[in-house]
Amino acid sequence: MKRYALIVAGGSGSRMGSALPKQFLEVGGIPILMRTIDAFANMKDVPEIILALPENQIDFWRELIEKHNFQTSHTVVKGGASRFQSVKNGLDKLQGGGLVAVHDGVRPFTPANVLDEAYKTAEKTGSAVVAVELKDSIREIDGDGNSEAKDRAQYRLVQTPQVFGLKNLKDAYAQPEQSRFTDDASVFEAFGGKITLTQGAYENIKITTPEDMVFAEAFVKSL
Ligand SMILES: Nc1ccn([C@@H]2O[C@H](COP(=O)(O)OP(=O)(O)OP(=O)(O)O)[C@@H](O)[C@H]2O)c(=O)n1
Ligand SMILES: C[C@](O)(CO)[C@H](O)COP(=O)(O)O
Repeated sequence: MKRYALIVAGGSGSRMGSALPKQFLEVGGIPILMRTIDAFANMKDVPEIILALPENQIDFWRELIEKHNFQTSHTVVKGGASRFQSVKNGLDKLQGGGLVAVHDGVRPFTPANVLDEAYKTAEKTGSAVVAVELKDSIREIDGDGNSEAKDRAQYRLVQTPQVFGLKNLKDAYAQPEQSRFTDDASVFEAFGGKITLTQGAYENIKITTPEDMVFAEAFVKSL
């Protein structure tokens, strides 16, 4: 079955607060976004890669490609005002059937076996959403400052990639955007789709705040 990887890097990185958008920050001398793209390009069954970037960053991305002699084939599309809009813009460029993995451009360390398992599961069940068990305890809070312990065994931390049948995901993304859509699974589910979870990895972090860069550098050094 035809495989696509839609990598979304259209965000502003406000929580990172760096002058350079976080997807372009280097870890071990290589921009995060190149690491993310190459995680898919290094798979045995290489997907067709589509990258959503803010329009005003596309020329800079081309300069980085030259500077780093980055050879991995991919198609660039314009990002949108929200993650939902960036995914939608990417999906609009894709036609026909197959599977599409939507992945955050700032998750550069997704292991190959996690990617492979996600595509294989989605081929069987129609969806695969990568997730990990919680390591910490959790509490539910209410608006009055009260909190209550919850059973962490009943929760998962959701990562990307999130893989779906292309036609079904395009249909799901045709619905109006809602503020509760934090990922593709929530969009798919709101459209009536059933979610299958697959095993993620603790190193599959989303680089979001400055301390994530410290982990990222240390992780790369450990390889
Ligand atoms: N308009 C947007 C917003 C987010 N994303 C992407 O969605 C992923 C997860 O988002 P997040 O980590 O929140 O990135 P930012 O939105 O850039 O960060 P922040 O929320 O701190 O501004 C990132 O790869 C980001 O580039 C996107 O493609 N288009
Ligand atoms: C898609 C995601 O990475 C799954 O964990 C997450 O929901 C993105 O959230 P953000 O608010 O855009 O950081």
